[in-house]
Amino acid sequence: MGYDALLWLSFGGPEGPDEVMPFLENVTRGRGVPRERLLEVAEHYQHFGGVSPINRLNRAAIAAVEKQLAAESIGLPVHFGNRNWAPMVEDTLAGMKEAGVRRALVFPTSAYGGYSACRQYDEDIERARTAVGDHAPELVKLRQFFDHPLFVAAVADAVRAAHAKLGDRPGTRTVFTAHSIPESADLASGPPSEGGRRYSSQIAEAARLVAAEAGIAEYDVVWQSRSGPPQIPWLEPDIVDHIDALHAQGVDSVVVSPIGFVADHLEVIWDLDNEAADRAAEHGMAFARAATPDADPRFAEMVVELVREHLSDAPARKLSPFPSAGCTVNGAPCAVSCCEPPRRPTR
Ligand SMILES: CC1=C(CCC(=O)O)c2cc3nc(cc4[nH]c(cc5[nH]c(cc1n2)c(C)c5CCC(=O)O)c(CCC(=O)O)c4C)C(CCC(=O)O)=C3C
Ligand SMILES: [Fe+2]
Repeated sequence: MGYDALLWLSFGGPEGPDEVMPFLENVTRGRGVPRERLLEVAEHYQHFGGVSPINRLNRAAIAAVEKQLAAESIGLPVHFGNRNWAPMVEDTLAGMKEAGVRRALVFPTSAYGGYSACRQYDEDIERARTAVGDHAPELVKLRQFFDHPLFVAAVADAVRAAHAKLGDRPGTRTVFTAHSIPESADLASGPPSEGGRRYSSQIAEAARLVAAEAGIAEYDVVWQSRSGPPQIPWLEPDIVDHIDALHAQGVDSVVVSPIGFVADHLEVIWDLDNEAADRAAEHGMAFARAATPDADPRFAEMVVELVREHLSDAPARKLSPFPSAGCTVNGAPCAVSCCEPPRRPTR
């Protein structure tokens, strides 16, 4: 049996000031994020009129993918659904069922493994199918793409472009960042047989591949946007602290590539373009932030190539020796106990 549609599954974000708190409550429901952190993050959104760019960017990326599908004569309609904000994936899936979709591929807007980056999208798939009930479309999630040559090429070109913006200044340090997660979540990422840390290992591997492609010998991998209470260890160092450390080492110029994200959503435009950029400016350091890959035509090409792996057994192109993961049916985990949901603090 073939496929009738492609479901673009993303995180969601508010599109007006009144949507910010309800959105944040959806994101953090039952997750033990302190109230003060929520209010602080709400303020970041209010700097942009309460509008995250994420939905607009997803719609633009979907338009590019629709064009690419048409160019390759693949007749799959694309549907858009989110975990945390309208269009909610439950509603999207109900509409897909109405439209007669029986089996769809799912593209999650995250390249990596781990609970937040992969398994939570499986939970979304499961929840949406349960909400839709009888005859819910079967959903087959596309694999993780952190080591896909088109992803790596797009990020590498963005890193090169950021260096060029600084006049290819010698001594510029390249710093890759990804969303921090609790140490415990990183240890639990991937199947237990692999010993965990799939998330941070894949980030490290993607950084290595991009640096190699961009001809960069010296680079760092750091983390951003942590939200947990301070007594719980998260992946470190934080990008802003790292800029202090680089300054202390005498580095006076830095390129930051948010390799952990596919789009310039709020954590990129606030945490990097404001907080990290401001700290670099305080130290008198030159700073450029590399673009995320979603607007690069190769990103849409990659999505369609991932689709073709299912439609026509196109070869799974990947640059790392890491096992290909994330491709499961109806929200099943990748493997037994892979990326178990974290145990949340009870309050
Ligand atoms: C690994 C990862 C990705 C990358 C994979 C992927 O892209 O899916 C990601 C993406 C995103 N995270 C986003 C927003 C938020 N994440 C939060 C909280 C958290 N993220 C976490 C991890 C990740 N997050 C974690 C471990 C938490 C703690 C709470 C919990 O365990 O769930 C919070 C709560 C407030 C705060 O504490 O910051 C917000 C508002 C947005 C949308 C931004 C916009 O609106 O433009 C996007 C794309
Ligand atoms: Fe997040």
